[in-house]
Amino acid sequence: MSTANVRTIVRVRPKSLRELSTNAVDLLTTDDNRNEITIHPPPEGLANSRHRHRVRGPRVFHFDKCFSPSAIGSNGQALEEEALFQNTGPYLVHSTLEGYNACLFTYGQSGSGKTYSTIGARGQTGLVPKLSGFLFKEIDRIQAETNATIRVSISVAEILNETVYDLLESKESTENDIHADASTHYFSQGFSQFEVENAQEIDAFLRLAAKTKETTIADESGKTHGHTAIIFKIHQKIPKTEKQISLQKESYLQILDLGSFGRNSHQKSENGIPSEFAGNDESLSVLNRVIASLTSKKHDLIIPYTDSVLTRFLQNALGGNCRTLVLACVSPCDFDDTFSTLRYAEAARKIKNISVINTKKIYGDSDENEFDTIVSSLESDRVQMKRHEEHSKKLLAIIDDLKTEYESRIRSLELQNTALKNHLCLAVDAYLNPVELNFPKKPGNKSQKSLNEMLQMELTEFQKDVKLLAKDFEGTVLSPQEFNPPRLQNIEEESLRHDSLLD
Ligand SMILES: Nc1ncnc2c1ncn2[C@@H]1O[C@H](COP(=O)(O)OP(=O)(O)OP(=O)(O)O)[C@@H](O)[C@H]1O
Repeated sequence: MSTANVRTIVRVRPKSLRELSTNAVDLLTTDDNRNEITIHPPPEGLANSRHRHRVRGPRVFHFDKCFSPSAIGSNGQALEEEALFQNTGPYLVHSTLEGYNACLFTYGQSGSGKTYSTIGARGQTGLVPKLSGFLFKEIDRIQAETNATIRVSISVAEILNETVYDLLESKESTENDIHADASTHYFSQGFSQFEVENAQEIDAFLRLAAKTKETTIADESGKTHGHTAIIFKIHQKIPKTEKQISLQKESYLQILDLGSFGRNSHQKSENGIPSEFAGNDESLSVLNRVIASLTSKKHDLIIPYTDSVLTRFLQNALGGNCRTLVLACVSPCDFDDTFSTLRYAEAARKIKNISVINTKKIYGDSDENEFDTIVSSLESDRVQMKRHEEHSKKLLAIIDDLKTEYESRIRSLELQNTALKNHLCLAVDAYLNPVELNFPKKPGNKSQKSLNEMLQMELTEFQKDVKLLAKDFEGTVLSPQEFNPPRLQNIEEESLRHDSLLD
C-alpha cells in the first residue's frame, strides 16, 4: 500500500500567431527550476477580468513540475517535449507494471494545448504514442528477465453530455452499462477491450477511435467537445515459484484528455453568454467541486463523484486507489481562464491517494483459490476502511463543533428566558397592583364618562397583551396556575374604583 499526493504538472504553451500578431501581453512568469508560475493581472484597460478585484498584484502558484515554452530541438520537437515525457511516462508505466492503477488527465482552457500534449499534432508526437512505445519496451524487458506473461488491452471512450461513446465499437453506453471493476474499484467495465501486442497496434486503434469520433459525434467543423478516455488494462501472470505459487496482477492505466472550458470555447451557455464552463458540459464544474471538496478545510463528507460521468471515471484517480498525474495546460495571455486553471491545479496537489498493488496469488494450476481471493478482497476492504475511518474522524470533529455551538446557544436562550420571566412578572404585578391615579375632578358627567370609557379600553388592551405574553411563555415561564388574569368582573370593579377616585 502506498500513499501519495496527486502530482501536478503545468505546461505553458507559446503565444499563438493571433496573440503574436495582436501583441497580446504575456501574463506569466515561469520558473522551471523552482516549479513556480507567477501570474500578473493584466494592465489596466487591457481586459475586463472577473478575478482582478481579488488579485491586486502578482500571484505565485507552486506545482510538482512546470514547463515554459522552449526552443525547437534538432529533431523538430520542442525541447520541453522530452522533459515532459520523462516526468510523466516512466512514472505511469512503472506504476502500472508494478500493479498499481495509474492515471493522467489534462485540464485547461480551450486551445491551451491539452490535445497537443497528449495525442500530438502536425509532426509533434504527444505523450500517448511515446507512452505506448515505452510501455512495450518495458514489457519486453520484464518478460525477458522474469518469464512473466503480460497482456495489454485497450479501450477508448468519449464522454459527451453524460453519454459514453465506445469509440472502438461505435456504440453508445448508458450510465448503467459502465461500472467499476469489482476487485480494483476501477470505473472501466462495459466498453469493448481489444488486446494489443505493440505500439503500432495501439496507434491503429487510436486512429480507429479518431475516425469514429469524426463520423459519429463531431460537429460540422469536425471538432468534438467531449472528454476522451484511453484505458489500458495490464494483466500479468508471474510464473510459479518452488512453492507452486504464481502471481496475477491486474492494473489500469488511464489517460483522459478533458474537454475545454473557457471564454474562447466553442459553445456558449444556455443564455448565450460565455461562461467558465460553457465550452463543455456541466461535468467540468462537477470535477471542480470534487477537487474543492477533497481539499476543503471544512472536510466535506460527501464528495460529489456521482454527479457526473466524468467524475465517476476519475473517482479512483482523485482520492482513491490510483497514482495520478494532472497535466494542466495554460495560455500565456488569458488572465481569467489561466488563473482558474492554476488555482484548481494547485488545489489538486493536496489530494491524497492510497494505492495498492492489485495482485492475487494462485496455487497450483487453479486460479480460484478461495483463501487468496479473500485476502485480496480484505486488502481492498482495508483501504476502504481506512478511508471511512478518515471520514468518521472528520464527522466527529464536525459533531464536536456543533455541540459547542448548540451549548452556547442554549446558555444564551436560558439567559433570555430568565430576563423575559422577570419582565413578565413585573408586568403582571403592575397589572394586578396598579398605581392609584389621582385624576382631577372634572365638572359635568359627560367628560367623566368618556374618561371612564378610555380607561376601560386601555384596561382591555393591556389585558390582551398580558394574556398574549403569558401564552407565549406558557410552560416555560409561568404555568397557567401561576398566572391569574383578571376576569371581566374584576375589570368592572376596577373601573368603578377609578370612577370613585374621580368623584
Ligand atoms: N506547447 C505547444 N507548442 C506549440 N503549439 C502548441 C502548443 N500547445 C498547443 N499548441 C497549438 O495550439 C493550438 C491549440 O492546441 P490544442 O488543440 O492542443 O488545444 P486544446 O487545449 O486541446 O483545445 P480544445 O480542448 O479546445 O481542443 C493548436 O494549434 C496547437 O498546435
